[in-house]
Amino acid sequence: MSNSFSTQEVEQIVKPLVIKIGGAILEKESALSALLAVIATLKDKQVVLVHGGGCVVDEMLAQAGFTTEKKHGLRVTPKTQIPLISGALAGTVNKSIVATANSMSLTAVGLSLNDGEMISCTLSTQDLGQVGIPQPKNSKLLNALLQCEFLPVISSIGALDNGDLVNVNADDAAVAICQLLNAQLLLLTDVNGVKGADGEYLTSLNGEEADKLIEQGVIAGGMTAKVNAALQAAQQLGRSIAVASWQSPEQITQLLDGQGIGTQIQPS
Ligand SMILES: Nc1ncnc2c1ncn2[C@@H]1O[C@H](COP(=O)(O)OP(=O)(O)O)[C@@H](O)[C@H]1O
Ligand SMILES: CC(=O)N[C@@H](CCC(=O)OP(=O)(O)O)C(=O)O
Repeated sequence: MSNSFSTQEVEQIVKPLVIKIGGAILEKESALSALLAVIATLKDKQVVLVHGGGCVVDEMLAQAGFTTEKKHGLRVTPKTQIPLISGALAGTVNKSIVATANSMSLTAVGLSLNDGEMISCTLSTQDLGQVGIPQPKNSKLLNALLQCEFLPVISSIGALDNGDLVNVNADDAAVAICQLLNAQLLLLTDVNGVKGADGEYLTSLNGEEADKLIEQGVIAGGMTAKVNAALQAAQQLGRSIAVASWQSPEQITQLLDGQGIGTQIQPS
C-alpha cells in the first residue's frame, strides 16, 4: 500500500520539535501546565524544551541589590553576577519546570547548554560581559535522551572552552539546539507574534522588514533578540520559524499540521 505523505510532510513528522518558552510563563503556573499537557498529547513527536527566565533573573538581581541593563534585548552580565544568574536559570527555573513536567508524567530531564558538550560558547564581542554566543557541538546526549522518550528541558546557561560559565539569551540557545538536531523550532512568548508599525500582529516577516522595524523602534526590547535569533535560524535552516504565544498552546498541533501560527519569520 503506498502512503500519501509528501517528502516535506514526512520530514515534518520525523524532525524533533524544539519549543522555546520565555520566562513570563513561569509566573503563570496554569499556562505552563497547559503547555505541558499539549506536549503530552504529541505521542510520536520528539520534543525538546528550551527555557528563558529573564523575569526571574530580574527579580533575583534586584533582591540582591544589583541593577541590571540590557542592550538590544541582551543582559549585560558582569562576572560577579554569574553565580546568581546561573543559579536562577539552571537551578530554580530549570528544576521547577522539570518538577512540573514530571508531576504530569512527562519524564523530564533538566540540562544546561554545556551538558554532554551539546553546545559550545564563545564570548560575545558586543561588550556585554559574560554573555555567550552558542554553537552546536555534540548531539549524542540529546539523541540518546530522545530515543529513550525523555523530555529534555534545557536552560540557557553555557560555558566557554576554558570552563567559565556564560549567560546566553534563551532564543539564541534555542536556535543552537535546533541547529544541533536539524529540528523544527517554535519560539513561544507572552504575545501572539510580532507587531508591525500599525500595532497589528504580522503573519509573516522577512529580514529586510525586520531591520526596518527594529530601526524604527517598532520591534524593541526582548523582541529584537527573538526576531534576530529567528532570522538566523530561518536563514540557516532554509525554512520559516514561528513566533507565537504560549497562551494558546493548542496552536502547536496546528503548526505540526503544517499551518502557519503567530508570525512566520522568513528566510531571505
Ligand atoms: N513589535 C513587537 N511585537 C510584539 N512584542 C514586542 C514588540 N516589540 C517589543 N515587544 C515586547 O517584547 C516582549 C517579548 O519579548 P521578551 O519579554 O523578551 O519575551 P520572552 O521572555 O518570551 O523571550 C513582548 O511582551 C512585548 O512587550
Ligand atoms: C544574555 C541574556 O540576555 N540572557 C538572558 C537569559 C534568559 C532569557 O533569555 O530569558 P527570556 O527568554 O525569558 O527573555 C537573561 O539574562 O535574561
